[in-house]
Amino acid sequence: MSTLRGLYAITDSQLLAGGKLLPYVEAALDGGATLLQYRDKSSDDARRLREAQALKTLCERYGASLLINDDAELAARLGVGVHLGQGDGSLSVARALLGRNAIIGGTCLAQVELAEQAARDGASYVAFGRFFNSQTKPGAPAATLELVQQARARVQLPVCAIGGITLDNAAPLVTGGVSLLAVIHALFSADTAQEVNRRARAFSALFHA
Ligand SMILES: Cc1ncc(COP(=O)(O)OP(=O)(O)O)c(N)n1
Ligand SMILES: Cc1nc(C(=O)O)sc1CCOP(=O)(O)O
Ligand SMILES: [Mg+2]
Repeated sequence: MSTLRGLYAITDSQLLAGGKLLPYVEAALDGGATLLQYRDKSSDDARRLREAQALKTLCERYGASLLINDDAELAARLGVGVHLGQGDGSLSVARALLGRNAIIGGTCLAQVELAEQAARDGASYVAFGRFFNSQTKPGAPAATLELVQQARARVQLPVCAIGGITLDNAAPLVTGGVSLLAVIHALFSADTAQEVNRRARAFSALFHA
C-alpha cells in the first residue's frame, strides 16, 4: 500500500496508444510513482476492464496504488481507488461503496471550500488545478501556491496538484506543501519507456530532496 505522497502518474489514451500503456506505466512505476490513475474516457467497457485489471497487477508488483478516473463502479469491481471530479458523483457514496481503506480523490478546482466539503465527504486527498497551462486539458490556470497554503491550514488531507506540471516547474509545489504531483504530458509524452523512467525518477527525487 503506497503513501499519499510522491509522483501520481495519470494515463492518457492518446499518448499511450499503440501498445505503450503497459510498458510506459511500468517505467513510471519503476521510476517511483506511488499512485497511478487510469484515465480513459471511452465507453469501451470491456477494454477498460481489461486494461484496468492489467494496471492493477502492475501496481501491486511495484507497491503502488491504482485509482480509476470517474468510475466508482469499476473501482469497486477491481477493489481499487477512484478519483471523482465535481460532476462525477458523490464522494460519500463512493466511500460507502469502496470502504474505509480505499483511496478516494476529489477534484476541488481552485476552491478551498470544495476541499473542506471533500474532506467532510470522506476524501483521502484533495486535488487542485490547474497550476500551469496544460496541453492535456487547456484552460486558464487558477490554482496557486497561496491556495495550497490555505488548504493545508483548513483541511487535514494531502494536497494534490495537477495541470501543466513539468520537471521545470514542480519543485516549488513540493517545497510549498504539495504531497502529490499529478502528471500526464510531462511524464508520458516521451519517445521511449526509458525516458518515462528517467522523468519519473526525477519527479520522485523532488520528494527526497
Ligand atoms: C488527481 C486528479 N486531479 C484532478 C483531476 C480532474 O478530474 P475531473 O475534473 O473529473 O476531470 P477528468 O479528469 O475526469 O477529465 C483528475 N483526473 N485527477
Ligand atoms: C485531468 C486534468 N485535470 C485538471 C484540472 O485542472 O482539474 S488538469 C488535467 C490534465 C493534467 O494533464 P497534464 O499533466 O498533461 O497537464
Ligand atoms: Mg472526472
